[in-house]
Amino acid sequence: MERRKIEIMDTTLRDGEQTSGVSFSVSEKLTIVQLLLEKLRVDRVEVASARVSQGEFEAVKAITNWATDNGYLDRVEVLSFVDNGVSITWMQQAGVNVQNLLTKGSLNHLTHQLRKTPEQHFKEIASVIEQAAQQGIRTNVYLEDWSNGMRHSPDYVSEYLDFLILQPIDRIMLPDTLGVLTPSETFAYISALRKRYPEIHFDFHAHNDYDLGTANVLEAVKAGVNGLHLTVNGMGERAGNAPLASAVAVINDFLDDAEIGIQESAIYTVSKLVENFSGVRIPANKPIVGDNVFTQTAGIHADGDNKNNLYFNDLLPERFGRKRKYALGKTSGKANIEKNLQELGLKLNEEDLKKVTQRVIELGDKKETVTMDDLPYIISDILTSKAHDEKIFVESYVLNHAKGLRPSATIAIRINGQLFEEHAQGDGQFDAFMNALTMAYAKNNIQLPNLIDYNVRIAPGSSSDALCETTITWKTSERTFSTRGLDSDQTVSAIKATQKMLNIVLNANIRQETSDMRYEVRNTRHEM
Ligand SMILES: CC(C)C(=O)C(=O)O
Repeated sequence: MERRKIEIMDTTLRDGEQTSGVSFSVSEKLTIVQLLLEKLRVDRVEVASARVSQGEFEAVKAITNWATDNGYLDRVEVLSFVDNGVSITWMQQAGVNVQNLLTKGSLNHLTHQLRKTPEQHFKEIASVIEQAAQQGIRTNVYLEDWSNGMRHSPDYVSEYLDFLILQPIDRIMLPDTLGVLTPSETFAYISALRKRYPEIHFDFHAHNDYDLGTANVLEAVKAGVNGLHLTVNGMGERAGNAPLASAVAVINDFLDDAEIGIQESAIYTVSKLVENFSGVRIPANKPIVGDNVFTQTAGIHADGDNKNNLYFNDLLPERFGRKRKYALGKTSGKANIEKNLQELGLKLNEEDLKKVTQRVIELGDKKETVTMDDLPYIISDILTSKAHDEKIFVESYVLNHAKGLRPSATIAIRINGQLFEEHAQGDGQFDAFMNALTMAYAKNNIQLPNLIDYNVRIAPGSSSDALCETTITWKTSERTFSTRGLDSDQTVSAIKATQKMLNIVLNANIRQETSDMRYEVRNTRHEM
């Protein structure tokens, strides 16, 4: 089947920049344009509105200079206005070759905003198109509020289109300015225009107010539009525009007769770049580009992936430069853990795997997910805590940290079955905890080792809810050794490391006592 080429016009730098609070710098705009055209391979880019500001002028100039040197100038477009040629002068000075002329696509807007008759409006439009042509600037025409125009003033839309098709223009753009269309209306309105004007290039511009942007884009292509306006991450006025990533995926996966030239593998890089430059975070559940969308959380899904790919769908993360992840948390189960271990190149025996799974579930109960990067820490924590059985156990503690007061700790600790409760202050919560501990040990005539180093790490790239690994180095008169604790709370991880130390020291003392006893027995024997 022959495929229809659908042009993708990216308007992240024009409509996308109309996202509340967003303003791209000159160099950010240039970098985004370069990525859009060279890596993502969109067909055209709309980079600004004419006349907006001096900064905008400089950005457009930088872009047109680069585009001229690299053969992209005819693919760089600017939104312009019916303003007696002021926009045209601005664009000409900025080196722009293509204007997207904003006109009225509904009688309501024309009458109440411009307060003009259709005849007056059409006359001014014809004049702007002509002036532009004289300056070598080509024209696409936008019919603002077209969707409401189709609903409430279809005769005006027809009259206007009958006029427009006689003008020397390249494309007509049909916007759903307020994002009010349903998919079936989109299909019906565009099909009707397609039938009436079979030769005209129509673009469709969806807004996402009802979250129907992608669905409407799909219907618009089915109904025969030639091009789509999209934005990276769905940025744009109010609820934004149809997001480029989703639109590309639905066209590629659901329409056999349509073809687009977008490099899917560049989508994620461009999304992240725009996220960084705009400061607008991509929601974690945003299709294709959100952090969580290729992460299987339920163990049953990971298990199914191992069994004949039961949970397969066409949206493979690799298409978009991403990877499938298996979350670790209370619902993850053994299959998820095994998938992560495979990825890390680790293998555990059944018993250790069970322990790690149990620990992940416990941690998952405290914090939502544990990442793959946390896993080596958890494993080493579990494997090292096997080394000794715990005769000393910190049963409970209260740590206090309040502004203007010295930190304090109250602890209840079981030493060889006997419970000691102590309260102490310190320079920090952990220091207070250690002071209370020292008091309990003094009652048992045991000296604690000296703390000589204290190191806290979180897994690389984690956020503030990450697991903390605290490694403490201790020194006794005989030796230096380190213990490690792991928890989502930093002080708790230090306390866990300390409890391990207490048991190691106790075991060493027991071994020492046993060997002293043996020595005495041997000596006695000798004496005998
Ligand atoms: C500027 C116009 C074309 C617009 O973004 C819209 O109508 O949605």
